[in-house]
Amino acid sequence: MCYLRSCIVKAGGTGRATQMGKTGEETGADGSMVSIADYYAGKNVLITGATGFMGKVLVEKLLRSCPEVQTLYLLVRPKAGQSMHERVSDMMKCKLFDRVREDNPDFHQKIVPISSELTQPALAISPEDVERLTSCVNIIFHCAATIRFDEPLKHALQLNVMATQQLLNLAQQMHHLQAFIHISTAYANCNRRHIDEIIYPPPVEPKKLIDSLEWMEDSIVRDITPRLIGDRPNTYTYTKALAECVVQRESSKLSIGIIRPSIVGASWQEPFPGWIDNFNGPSGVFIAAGKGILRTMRANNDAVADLIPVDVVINLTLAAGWYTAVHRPKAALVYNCTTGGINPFHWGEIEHHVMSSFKRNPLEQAFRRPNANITSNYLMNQYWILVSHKFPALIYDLYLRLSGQKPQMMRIFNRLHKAIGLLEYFSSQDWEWNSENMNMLMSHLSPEDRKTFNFDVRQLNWPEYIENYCIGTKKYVLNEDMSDIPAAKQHLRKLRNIRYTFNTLLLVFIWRVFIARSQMARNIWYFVVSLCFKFLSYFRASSTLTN
Ligand SMILES: CCCCC/C=C\C/C=C\CCCCCCCC(=O)SCCNC(=O)CCNC(=O)[C@H](O)C(C)(C)COP(=O)(O)OP(=O)(O)OC[C@H]1O[C@@H](n2cnc3c(N)ncnc32)[C@H](O)[C@@H]1OP(=O)(O)O
Ligand SMILES: NC(=O)C1=CN([C@@H]2O[C@H](COP(=O)(O)OP(=O)(O)OC[C@H]3O[C@@H](n4cnc5c(N)ncnc54)[C@H](OP(=O)(O)O)[C@@H]3O)[C@@H](O)[C@H]2O)C=CC1
Repeated sequence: MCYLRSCIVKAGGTGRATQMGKTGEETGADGSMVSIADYYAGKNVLITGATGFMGKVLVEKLLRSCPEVQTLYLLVRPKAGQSMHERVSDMMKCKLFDRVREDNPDFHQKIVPISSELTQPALAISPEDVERLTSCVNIIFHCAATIRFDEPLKHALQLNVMATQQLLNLAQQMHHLQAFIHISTAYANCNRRHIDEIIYPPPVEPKKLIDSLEWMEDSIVRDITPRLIGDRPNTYTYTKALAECVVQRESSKLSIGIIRPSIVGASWQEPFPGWIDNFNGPSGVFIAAGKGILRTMRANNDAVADLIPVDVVINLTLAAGWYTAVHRPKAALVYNCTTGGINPFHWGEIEHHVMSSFKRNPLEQAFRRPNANITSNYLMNQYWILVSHKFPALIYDLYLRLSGQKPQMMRIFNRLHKAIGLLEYFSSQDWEWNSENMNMLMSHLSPEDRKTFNFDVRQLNWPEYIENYCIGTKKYVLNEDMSDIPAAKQHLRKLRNIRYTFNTLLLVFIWRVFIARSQMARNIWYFVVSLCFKFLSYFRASSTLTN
């Protein structure tokens, strides 16, 4: 088998003119530090979560910018009636891989899917696959996780903590492992305002929690979850904090790097601007606003919107993998991967740019003209939910019922309210992250690597990024065609006319009701009308005189 052969030939080596330095540093033949691409040349890389948003971008970037990488082993499970092979083959057909495909049409030969269900004992990897992996893997990127905010605690614990522990156990059996890179989140410690690049004491001893939840009924776990997560907003951030602690405990045995991205958004530059494939985080909010469904949301205009483009996170991740393997730091290094402290942008500015971008590049079949506003005032938000969400939904559902269709708008709004209710915690306050390790890493890169693996967010132009992000949601999440923009604009004009007509009719109706009931209203009405006539006749007289 070609992978087995490649494992034997390349295990532990780089396949290039590199050698291990005295301190474990990999150096070129001339003694200089190897570049990132040279480091990955000939390496066998294990990736979890490769079918996810960030995993895909990681696989793509490795194949494109480190073309001599040996093999990428992807731990994948079958899902939704598709085998793991079908899933990986579908993934490689996606537009994200167009540039790699152009450079190397045979790139799929470097990808080896390994069947694995991370919530199962020993990750459900077959003994043969364990043998294969332990004999040749050089570096691990652990991206898999459940990122749902409403995940039941037991499942979040199983996947985010226990699977991480099992992967670390597997890593320790690997004969040629040089680095273990764990993807965490900048919000793992969101119960703090200032977050350093350290691992904070866990909210609870992970093993004790795992042992005690094991025998508990799901309903009991559900009842005690709020008490357990304490001042964290959800099971996701709670279990990611526990996972960091589990990872740190292995740092005497493995060389470890922990990446903490904030809110990961569409790509900034690579492989092309605006690539995004899901509704997570702000993407779903942008789409709902672009479709004219979302009109109001609780967020603080002046709070920093700590968005970070996915390609920046992946470039930093690959650079951290290189640094960890080459320098073998004694303790796990944490990289807060954020923008707020370096190039801040605020939710109020995001709102403005998202709205104007969707006006220039409207989404198809919008429900209403895009016009969303954010407010930090709870009552104001509730008022707008009633007036701009629930009332129009009621009217539209009534229209659907009358025309013999199934009402659906109220159901959509209920789901939207659940989703934004879970996100508001993150958009209503701001945090301060220390990003010294990100700067330190940048200073270690050669000028060439700084360009190829760019994670310098000082260069990020936010308005341009948000424009590409919104276009990305249209093209890659909703699969809409840019050539349909004139029709979408026409649809918005139609919606505007409907709104004007509706507002005028409503005004006339209210006024008629009012006039019929009040002498004072009638007097005001006659006064206003006579004033208008006087103004008109004055205007006509003065224009006749001038001519
Ligand atoms: C224009 C004004 C803009 C101003 C911007 C203001 C604020 C920005 C908003 C948010 C910023 C905060 C982001 C915080 C991120 C924190 C950083 C992290 O650590 S990242 C991890 C991020 N994780 C998530 O984002 C996951 C959140 N999602 C969930 O937990 C769940 O999906 C859910 C929201 C609870 C919904 O669960 P449910 O079971 O009801 O549904 P499904 O997940 O099965 O999805 C059903 C359906 O809906 C689509 N979907 C999912 N999420 C959204 C969404 N946010 N908006 C719209 N639609 C969404 C999903 O794709 C499914 O579609 P389909 O049925 O077609 O497959
Ligand atoms: N997205 C974001 O904004 C942020 C993400 N992060 C972190 O980045 C990492 C990647 O996130 P992202 O790519 O957005 O997440 P996705 O939800 O897009 O991807 C999750 C990945 O994990 C895999 N996975 C989930 N459950 C299992 C399982 N039981 N067995 C095997 N594989 C499984 C999924 O596989 P499958 O396709 O089979 O479901 C998928 O490949 C996570 O660790 C997350 O915590 C951190 C900060 C922000």
